[in-house]
Amino acid sequence: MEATIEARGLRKRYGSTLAVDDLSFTVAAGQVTGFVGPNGAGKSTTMRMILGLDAPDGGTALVGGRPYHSLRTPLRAVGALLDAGAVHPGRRARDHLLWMAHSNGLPRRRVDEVIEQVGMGPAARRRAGGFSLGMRQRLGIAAALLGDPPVLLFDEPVNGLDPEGIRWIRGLLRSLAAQGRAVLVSSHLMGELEGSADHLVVVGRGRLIADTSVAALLATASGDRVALRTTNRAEAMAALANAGATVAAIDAETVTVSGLPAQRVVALLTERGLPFSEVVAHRASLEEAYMELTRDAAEFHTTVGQEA
Ligand SMILES: Nc1ncnc2c1ncn2[C@@H]1O[C@H](COP(=O)(O)OP(=O)(O)OP(=O)(O)O)[C@@H](O)[C@H]1O
Repeated sequence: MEATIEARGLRKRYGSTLAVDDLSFTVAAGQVTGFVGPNGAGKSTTMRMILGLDAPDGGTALVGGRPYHSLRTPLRAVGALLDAGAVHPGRRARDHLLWMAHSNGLPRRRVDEVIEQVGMGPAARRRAGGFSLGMRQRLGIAAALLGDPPVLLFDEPVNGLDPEGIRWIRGLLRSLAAQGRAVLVSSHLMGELEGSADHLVVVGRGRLIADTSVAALLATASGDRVALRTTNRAEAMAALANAGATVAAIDAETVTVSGLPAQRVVALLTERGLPFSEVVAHRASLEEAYMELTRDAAEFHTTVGQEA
């Protein structure tokens, strides 16, 4: 089976709320795709439609080219972590996994393999009711991995976890993608995806805001902005402005330059014999890039909020 998820024109309405509005995107194999948007943007609803838990009012969602309901052994096609609290509290973790494996025709040995893979250890023999959030999360992930599926969905997997748990999940996501799987992971905080996502699908109010590689988004947000330190600020600013750059003085010796790459700034200053001690290309963080991307939407929300 292909390791892909395809959403085409998905739409879902709950009463007067249009939770998902004409949403199309593809999740490719071998990548971690971050699914980002503020609370209520429609991420969970979209994931539920991909997993056949909610019927779309319009559009289609395909896993490996097929609708979820047509998959004969769903756990072998797609694994998901949606709600980590969903296991019966009286049930032992390992028994829960054994039951899942049995009902999907999976060998018992997979249960011990995934218990090992998620590092549950002896806790697997305890009842799920006494589990910490981190352990519940590991159990949910073990269940998602049980059928060794090529497609994986994780809804807010790091929510509420401690730094060690967050680091573990990031490493796991990277290794699942490195094995060629398609991995979709949602978050309402862009910063959580820094260092783990290759691609981003950004949503707001149920609609697609951006579908971009992380590298392209960072390159756009970083722009050609360069910070320059020079002891001859006035002449440096004049020379760079003449070359078409937009320049702004920050302090007596620091200038920001937009519209020229760092190499051009260095070449120009060198040609004119102007002194400089530092030329640094600005690199935006994922959080900055996200703020820039969603600024218009945020302004709109603020205006609406003030009117209300
Ligand atoms: N079962 C439901 N009944 C009514 N409204 C719903 C239902 N599920 C979701 N909604 C509404 O649909 C919108 C999208 O919700 P959804 O949970 O998909 O967003 P989300 O992006 O996953 O948010 P969060 O980050 O808070 O989980 C919200 O306005 C939510 O209140």
